Amino acid sequence: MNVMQGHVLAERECESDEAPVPAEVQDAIRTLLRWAGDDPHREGLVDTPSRVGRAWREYCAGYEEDPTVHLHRTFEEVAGYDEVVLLRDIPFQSHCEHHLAPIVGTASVAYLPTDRVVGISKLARVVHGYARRLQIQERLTAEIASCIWDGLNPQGVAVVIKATHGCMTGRGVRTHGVDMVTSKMLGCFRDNPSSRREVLSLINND
Ligand SMILES: Nc1nc2c(ncn2[C@@H]2O[C@H](COP(=O)(O)OP(=O)(O)OP(=O)(O)O)[C@@H](O)[C@H]2O)c(=O)[nH]1
Ligand SMILES: [Zn+2]
Repeated sequence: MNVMQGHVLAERECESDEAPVPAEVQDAIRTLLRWAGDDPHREGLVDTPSRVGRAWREYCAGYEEDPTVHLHRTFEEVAGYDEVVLLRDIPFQSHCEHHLAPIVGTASVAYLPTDRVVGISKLARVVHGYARRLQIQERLTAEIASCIWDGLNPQGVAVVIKATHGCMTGRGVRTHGVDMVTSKMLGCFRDNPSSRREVLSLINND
């Protein structure tokens, strides 16, 4: 990088609220670019190490939060409502811990309240809090379910995730159009077959 380019980069980073990407992270990305066969100093790639660093801070922002805090503010259940609350098909993006490839899909999160309900956006915040980490889909599903179980003390929790894995489409087996489907049921949705059927039918929009 020449002096001018360094100056422009420094100015941009000062204008931004984000912390600068550490030099060792940028060096690692330059090494990857070189190893992939390109020249990290050509014009189009000069800013790529800091961009990639910022992008990965965003992809992995979940490590900087505790998703359980989203469930701290609850409301007394509205009198007369004692049925399932479902947020269906929340779009999310995560990255697989094996290849760092994108996992893109939707999560449906349902619970049967005991006495408290939570603002509905908070269920999506919990999903993103765990998705923005390096994951396998099974753990992502289980972490969301146990967060809601512990945070809301509901009668039941159901989480169903459908996602495609970049490591199966862009590389390796190169198989497109396949969804991985995982579910985690707790409480009445695990123990009571009719409650389980009911919540699955709501989630699948049967
Ligand atoms: N169970 C599960 N497997 C995943 C997930 N994401 C990626 N994988 C799989 O993790 C496995 C890693 O297998 P390895 O044999 O160690 O890695 P690999 O040689 O790159 O495997 P291929 O993808 O088959 O080329 C692969 O089968 C991936 O498809 C996930 O969320 N859950
Ligand atoms: Zn993978």
